[in-house]
Amino acid sequence: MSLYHETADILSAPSAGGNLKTRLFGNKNKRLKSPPQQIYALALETCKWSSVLKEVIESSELLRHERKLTPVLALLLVHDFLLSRKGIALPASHGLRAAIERHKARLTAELTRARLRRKAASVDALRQLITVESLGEAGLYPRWVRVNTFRTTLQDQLDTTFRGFTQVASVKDVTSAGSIAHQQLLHVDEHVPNLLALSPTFEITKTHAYASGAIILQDKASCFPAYLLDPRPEDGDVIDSCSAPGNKTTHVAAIVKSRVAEGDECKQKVYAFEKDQHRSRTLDKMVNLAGAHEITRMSLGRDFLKVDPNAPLYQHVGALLLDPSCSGSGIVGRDAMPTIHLPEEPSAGAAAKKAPSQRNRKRKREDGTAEDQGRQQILVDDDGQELVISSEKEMRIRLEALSSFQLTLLLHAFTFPAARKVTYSTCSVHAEENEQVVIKALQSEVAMKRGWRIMRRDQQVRGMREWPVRGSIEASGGDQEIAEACIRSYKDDGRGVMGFFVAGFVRDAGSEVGTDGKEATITNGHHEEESRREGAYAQASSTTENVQMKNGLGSTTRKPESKTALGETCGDSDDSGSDVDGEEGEEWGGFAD
Ligand SMILES: C[S@@+](CC[C@H](N)C(=O)[O-])C[C@H]1O[C@@H](n2cnc3c(N)ncnc32)[C@H](O)[C@@H]1O
Repeated sequence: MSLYHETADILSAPSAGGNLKTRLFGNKNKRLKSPPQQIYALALETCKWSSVLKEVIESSELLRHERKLTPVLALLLVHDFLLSRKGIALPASHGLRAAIERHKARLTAELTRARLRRKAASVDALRQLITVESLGEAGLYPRWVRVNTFRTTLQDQLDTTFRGFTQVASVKDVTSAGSIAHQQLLHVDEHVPNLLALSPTFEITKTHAYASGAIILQDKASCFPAYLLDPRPEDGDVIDSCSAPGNKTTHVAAIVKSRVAEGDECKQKVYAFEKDQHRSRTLDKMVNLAGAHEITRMSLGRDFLKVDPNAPLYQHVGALLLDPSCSGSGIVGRDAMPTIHLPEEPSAGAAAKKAPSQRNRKRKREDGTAEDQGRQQILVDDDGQELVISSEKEMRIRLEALSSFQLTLLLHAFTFPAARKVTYSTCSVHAEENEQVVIKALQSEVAMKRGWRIMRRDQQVRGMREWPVRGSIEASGGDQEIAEACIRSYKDDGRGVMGFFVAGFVRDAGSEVGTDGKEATITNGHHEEESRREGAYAQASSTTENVQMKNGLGSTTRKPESKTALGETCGDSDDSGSDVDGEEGEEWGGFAD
């Protein structure tokens, strides 16, 4: 009994209760008797099917015959009765189960009618139609997949995992209405190497390539930072300062590795920091599954701000990637609260008996324009949980706090003595977290002293130079060069990507003075010191409290797992589709950022 009542409670929470994950996993105090995964799957699938189930319930007059059922409870039970392989998860003698099963003939007949009205030849065909319909906003976005060159090649994947796909000329073709229900389409991205846009309905989490880490779900925009950083052998070691879940860490490591001639040893290292212990576990799993552990040194649970830039271990770090926590305002709503279509109650008299809040709720969810929602803005935290902001003032305070933290991180990155390149990115659309952080960083004392400049558009890698959406001139204080240098994307402009921002910073060798007064340099021979640095690394590890350092090279017994828990999101909210993939603790999913 708890499963259906608990799921009904979750679905009936007020609109400010956040998305399904927040409602279910966010409230740690709430004691649930049923497994949260089961509630999540039932709620999601029922919402997905609710437009059909509403018709079935109304036409069969179930609520008129069974007065004890509420509209939500009826949806959940009828869903399991008609569509779940195991049927209703209650004993045969249970009252709720009996209340549905005594209408078996009528319910089944009404499902057939609903299917025929949609011109679906079978329940499977209906299922496909429903999947497309339920994607909502997410249907406008392809499934972005990065081919992980640690494990495979683009051509290999085109020849195997995507053999049955039809290649199309643009992202718009991939998501165009009508085609997505019937065919699997694919577009090879023209800006970022090894990136594919796939039909939004494709169940990528069921592929072997996904389970084995050969392909990674990652939004196109989330691939910009590592690609823009463009780490080359002469850049020395690389730092990813804010790493979990690890999409950009594994991407930057793949680029580093791709520049090593076959048979040669990769001498560069990628140092990955992640402050949060829980998210560190995800990072660890993702790095291993992606096969990036050989060149990635993870500092799990370690605050990047506490890293000493002058430590011998980091003296050859020439490139840093900074992708700090942000407001998440650019994230595409795959994770939004799904729409639920509630059946009408049988008569006005009966409806009046029900709590008015339930009727209001229906109106709110179906048109999505509830008055209170109009005033609220939702921010998404690093764990994909929603934070409801209800006033302009609250929003301003939140953005100020975020941008000050982001600037602090960026200025810390500027202090690494051998650093020549830094990328700064957010999945936010707010200028406060983007161009304004860039401007403040360029005007900072450390930038002036060390000669940091913006990486101009004409200095960027081809795909980023050619990407047409650039920063705001107004937010860049009227400086056209800075605005041009900044790379943006907007989630609703038809390009099929999330809202994102990235800017690069560069400086020349010889333009900086180290804190010790000496100039730091990177030479191609710097890795001769490798063993000395490994010693320093181990020492740093053992002296740092509450810090767990991992050296993938030493983990000879570690094998990629076919499935790892990756419930966290970080901008890449891509993998939380309505097919219950990517749900908490289920699968590894490169939350496309
Ligand atoms: C936007 S997410 C990073 C997403 C990641 N780059 C990816 O693409 O998969 C920000 C991450 O930074 C971590 N973080 C925040 N402050 C940090 C700090 N001072 N040091 C290290 N990690 C930090 C957060 O815990 C969070 O996991």
